[in-house]
Amino acid sequence: MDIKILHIDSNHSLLWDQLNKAGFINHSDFKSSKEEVEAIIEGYQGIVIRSRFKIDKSFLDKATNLQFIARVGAGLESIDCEYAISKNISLIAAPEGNRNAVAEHSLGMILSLFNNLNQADAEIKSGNWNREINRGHELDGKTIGIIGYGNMGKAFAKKLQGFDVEVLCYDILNNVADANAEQVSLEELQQKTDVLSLHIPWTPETDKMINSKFIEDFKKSFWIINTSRGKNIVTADLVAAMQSGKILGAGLDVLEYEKLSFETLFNDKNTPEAFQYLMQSQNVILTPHIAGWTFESHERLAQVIVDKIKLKYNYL
Ligand SMILES: O=C(O)[C@H](O)COP(=O)(O)O
Repeated sequence: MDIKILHIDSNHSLLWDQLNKAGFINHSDFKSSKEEVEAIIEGYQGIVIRSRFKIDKSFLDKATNLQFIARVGAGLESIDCEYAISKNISLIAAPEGNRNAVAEHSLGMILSLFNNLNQADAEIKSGNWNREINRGHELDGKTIGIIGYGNMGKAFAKKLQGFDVEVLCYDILNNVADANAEQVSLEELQQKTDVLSLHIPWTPETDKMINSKFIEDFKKSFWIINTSRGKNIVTADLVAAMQSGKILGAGLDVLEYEKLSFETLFNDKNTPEAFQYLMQSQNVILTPHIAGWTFESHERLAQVIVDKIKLKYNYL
């Protein structure tokens, strides 16, 4: 039987080329609305997505012949996974494709924050030679707390091995630790951590996880890196903790407000105060959800998806 696959987001060309070569029939539709795609999805056995729209119950009810959803990335929050599984639709994701990129970006954010790289660079370029206010910190001797020890957390811990740091991890699953981190309770992680890095998905359990109560439970002041999902942090609580000195700096690749348009964010009346604070703070680095978005991961994500689809159909 022919396997027809609909691609609704653009990806590295090898994905399309290799699936074609393997005999799958590929169609692309990057522009149609969710409703328009719903009207044609019955004709497909597979759909390849990034995160353009939600694959929810209404969509899945119309996808009567769907056998798999392939997510070119790690986060599955745009898919009603439980419902898809109840309909025997396989979920294929590719965290192996961008975990290295996320790990390197997380490390880059820490080193940049610790050494004031962004600020010092901007100062010099505007004619200011300031040494004392740009005195940095060293990673040596610090304790890094990783929350979420899956693909991303593990890749990040691996990158840290060349530094003289203690690496702790906390994960809701037991026995996930490898040689690169010690698995501890959340309490122990909060007792010891100097730099917290989040590598958790966004789920009802992790939503707003980093709030004022959670931050208060840390024993020392700490830095925070978030390359996971913006809504895992209550930004106003993060900002309050920065103002009180409990949080020393933040590297944020994802924002709670990410789904707002930039026009909304920069409109004086609508700009959340916490966002304004982040925008003006020297000890905050912001990037536009690019941690997993490298040239290399673009290609690797596509390859992982091709391999997994071929494996599903025993096409080795
Ligand atoms: O979940 C991921 O893999 C990354 O956050 C990238 O997500 P995106 O495909 O929605 O950009």
